[in-house]
Amino acid sequence: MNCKEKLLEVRDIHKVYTKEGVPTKALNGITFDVLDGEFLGIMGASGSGKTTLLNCIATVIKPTSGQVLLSGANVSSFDSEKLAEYRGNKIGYLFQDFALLDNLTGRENILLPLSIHNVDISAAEKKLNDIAGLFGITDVLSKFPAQMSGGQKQRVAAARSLISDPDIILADEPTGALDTKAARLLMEKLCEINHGRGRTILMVTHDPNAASFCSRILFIQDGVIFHELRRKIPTETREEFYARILQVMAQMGGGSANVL
Ligand SMILES: Nc1ncnc2c1ncn2[C@@H]1O[C@H](COP(=O)(O)OP(=O)(O)OP(=O)(O)O)[C@@H](O)[C@H]1O
Repeated sequence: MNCKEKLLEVRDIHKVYTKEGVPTKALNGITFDVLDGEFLGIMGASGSGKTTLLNCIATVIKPTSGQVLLSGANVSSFDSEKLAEYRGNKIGYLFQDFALLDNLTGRENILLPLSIHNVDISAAEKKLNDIAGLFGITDVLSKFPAQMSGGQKQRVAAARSLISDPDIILADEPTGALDTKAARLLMEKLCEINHGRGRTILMVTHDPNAASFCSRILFIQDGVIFHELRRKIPTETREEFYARILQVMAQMGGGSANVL
């Protein structure tokens, strides 16, 4: 991995949800940077604010205060054209539930972001074949999601998140619906696109196995950053990093050890 400069800057983000007049503080002043080429994990117990944070970055919701900057540009100042460019081309999403369209094949699902943006599909075919090879999904490109395993669906979704060459991939619990073997395969592939291809990934997870593939992890508790862990590359093995993740989770009072 060759980390260079700040790609994403999250500056003092606060988010208060108000429902029927009752305020809930979801984020209470979160500040961090994601460096270009980094694989950053965000961990925390249920309700700690992880999805809220990712949604603020993705501009799905507006923070109550604070800023998100991509390559120095404040996303809250974007006009509708720039916002569409940001959402469509600058960030790629990977969701827990795959979010594939059932009536489209794997190939059509992957190419969908390009179709929406009127990109010449024939020029994208080469890229699609390359990404499909990397994710081991060449065989399922002509299948519909109902004909795929959970792991295959998620790797198709991962390929879709990459097809527009986004600056950063935002992954929300990408292994949450997968069994141990499929989760591991997905994480190995994400690691490969991070290490081998310099892709920047920001991943929310509560799974210490998935998190052990990251180069750095921020732990959130009650809407603030509670702790940071950095994997000592190249000396620290993933198993050793996993053990340190479990220690922090134990300090935070949550999480049971899963099988590596
Ligand atoms: N739309 C909403 N309206 C009101 N409160 C909300 C809303 N969305 C989230 N919250 C509250 O904000 C807090 C943070 O929620 P969030 O979903 O960001 O946590 P999380 O860490 O992603 O949890 P999980 O791991 O369970 O997905 C929680 O107390 C939650 O109940």
